[in-house]
Amino acid sequence: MTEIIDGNAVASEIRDGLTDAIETLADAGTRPGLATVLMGDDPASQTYVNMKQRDCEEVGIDGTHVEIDGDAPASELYDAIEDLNDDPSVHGYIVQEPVPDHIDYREVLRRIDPAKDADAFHPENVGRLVAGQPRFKPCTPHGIQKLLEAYDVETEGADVTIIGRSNIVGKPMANLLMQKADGGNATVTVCHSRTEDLEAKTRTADIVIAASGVTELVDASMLADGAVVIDVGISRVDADNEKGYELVGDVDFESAKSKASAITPVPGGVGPMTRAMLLHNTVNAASAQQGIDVDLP
Ligand SMILES: NC(=O)C1=CN([C@@H]2O[C@H](COP(=O)(O)OP(=O)(O)OC[C@H]3O[C@@H](n4cnc5c(N)ncnc54)[C@H](OP(=O)(O)O)[C@@H]3O)[C@@H](O)[C@H]2O)C=CC1
Ligand SMILES: Nc1nc(=O)c2c([nH]1)NC[C@@H]1CN(c3ccc(C(=O)N[C@@H](CCC(=O)O)C(=O)O)cc3)C=[N+]21
Repeated sequence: MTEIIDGNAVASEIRDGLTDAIETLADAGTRPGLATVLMGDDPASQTYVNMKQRDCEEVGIDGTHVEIDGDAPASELYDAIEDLNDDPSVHGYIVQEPVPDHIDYREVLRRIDPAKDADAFHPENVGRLVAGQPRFKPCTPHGIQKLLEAYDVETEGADVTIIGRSNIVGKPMANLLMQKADGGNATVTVCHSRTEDLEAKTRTADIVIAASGVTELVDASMLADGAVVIDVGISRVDADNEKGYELVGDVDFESAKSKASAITPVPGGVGPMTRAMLLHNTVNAASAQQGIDVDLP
């Protein structure tokens, strides 16, 4: 039997685990605050940001949202970042990707106060992660670690193939899995668009993590029997339904399911975990900034 990994359920457990910590902070006079910054009007980003704000409400985090016109100069975004850095009621925030073409995202990240960097994308936090001393873990890879743990998938000694080397998913995922730490100790192969023989790299893997943005790139023919398959990809594909689109992952689910021992669906797999770990980082940031110890899930 192939196990369907339920990201909504594990994310809900994480949110439950956070409410205790949030209460402890509230008792000490601090309500954790998360801000989302969105520049431009990318429809998928709008959806994610709305969902993140709803999550905040559910667990008792103070959510605020900053919207900046897509045509505004970079200075407007920089000013908003400075305000958030200076605002003691905001403990964590993120600047949603993608930003408009005239904005240099790397410069944006450098301006974020590393102590409030809920995505863990600031160079200082990236460096700390690589050095094995993370302050925050990036949300998507951290969420995947939690999913593997929840389903008793052993990473120690496992051969893991990651498809994708982006700064937000592939690279930090590789780093977490190779660390000499719980949830790590794996042997990691990172593939990308120049990889010569992708199938040869996936077919020998105990765990395949697909984060390419190429719809249904991975099918059963590329998998070992009993592989664990984690589908990070989320693409909107035109569809004849109410929304006008459906979400499609990087994995051909029905095909891969025939070989996999466990597999994440899209939606309902990695996506909800990304959002849960953003709340986690926000509570962690609030706790550090206020000097109040809390137990985190
Ligand atoms: N579920 C969630 O929470 C999240 C989902 N996502 C989704 O995950 C996907 C990836 O996102 P992101 O990392 O930001 O994307 P990027 O576009 O930044 O990176 C994609 C990576 O995949 C590689 N790639 C592209 N095509 C192929 C191919 N045919 N074979 C092998 N490798 C390939 C690229 O290689 P190269 O470097 O050579 O260009 C690149 O490294 C997207 O669908 C995105 O929407 C993203 C973040 C969170
Ligand atoms: N600075 C920054 N940080 C990010 O973490 C970040 C980003 N930019 N840009 C875009 C990607 C993508 N991402 C997702 C988050 C949640 C879902 C999610 O909740 N998905 C649900 C459904 C979503 C829906 O219904 O549309 C699911 O898969 O079940 C998906 C994708 C975060 N990202």
